[in-house]
Amino acid sequence: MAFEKEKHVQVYSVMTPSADKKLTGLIAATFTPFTREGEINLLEIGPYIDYLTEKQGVRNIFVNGTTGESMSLSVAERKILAEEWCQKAKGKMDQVIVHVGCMCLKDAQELTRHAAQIRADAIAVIAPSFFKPSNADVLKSFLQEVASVAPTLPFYYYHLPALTGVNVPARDVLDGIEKLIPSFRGVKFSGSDLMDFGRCVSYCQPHWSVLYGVDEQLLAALAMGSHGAVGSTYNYAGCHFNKLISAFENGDLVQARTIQFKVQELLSHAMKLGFDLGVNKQLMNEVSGLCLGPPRLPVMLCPPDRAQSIARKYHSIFPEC
Ligand SMILES: CC(=O)N[C@@H]([C@@H](O)[C@H](O)[C@H](O)CO)[C@@H](O)CC(=O)C(=O)O
Repeated sequence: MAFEKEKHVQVYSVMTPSADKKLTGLIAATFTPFTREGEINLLEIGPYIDYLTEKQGVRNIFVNGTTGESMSLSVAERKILAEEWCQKAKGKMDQVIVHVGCMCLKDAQELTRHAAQIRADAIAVIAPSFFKPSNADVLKSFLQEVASVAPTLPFYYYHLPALTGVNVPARDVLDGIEKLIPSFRGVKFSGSDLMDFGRCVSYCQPHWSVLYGVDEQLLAALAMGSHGAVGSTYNYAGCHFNKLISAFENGDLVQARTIQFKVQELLSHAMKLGFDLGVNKQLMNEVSGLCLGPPRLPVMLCPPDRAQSIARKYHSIFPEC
């Protein structure tokens, strides 16, 4: 058994540039910068990365995910964006994870090959959600086919049942997954079923990461053993979540809860006003001062007064940072 483990680590360490880096800590699920006319705006990516590292203390990004409106982007746009994120992140970010999930297997494979070419640190794949996999085995076959075109690129399964409508427990996806995908490195778990989450953590292999994706209840996931967190609010509240994680690690649950409750207060205020991706993006514009532009239809542009009200709430709850 020990030998098997050692052999595995050895293979792993020669596979990719970042192979020995276990993914931990905060990972910002980035918004996609658009111009006012709705075209992708590469010029904002460099300043965005500087903002995350310098102002939020965030050193990992998850690009072209849900927050990045990947499903509303063309394959060509996703490639250009992924390349720019990887290039501008060099020397500044620890890891760039490129989401390559698509409705079409061939598109997902094309994006996977491209992610390997541009030396992304890892890829993530969400379940297709128009024609849905009917069970865990079908889902795993889909993931395997995607991973097979870049067999040494670290691979994460992206679990988001509320949006995909694919209600296969993430734990069932993990069963036997490394036999199908030797580059498998973990799960980005964006669901609220903490029992399923806990079962993923307890089954987790030493070189995997189980990452939580519901920012408003991160503390519960940390208690359950989460290795890190991927989310949208780490774009503008990463500095506070970093304090939450430190407090948790130092055993200061009172402080960790205080911060988590403040985030919950902010998000419940936002939810009362109608919190969607358009609002979230505009809130990021307001808080960061970056110009990430509008979202793309069908996500609607947020009325400025709504985002400003949420930004005021943000500053009243978090007067510092
Ligand atoms: C459904 C959704 O967008 N969830 C967000 C959360 O960060 C979410 O915005 C946050 O918890 C506020 O509800 C992330 O899990 C999504 C994400 O990581 C991504 O953009 O791929």
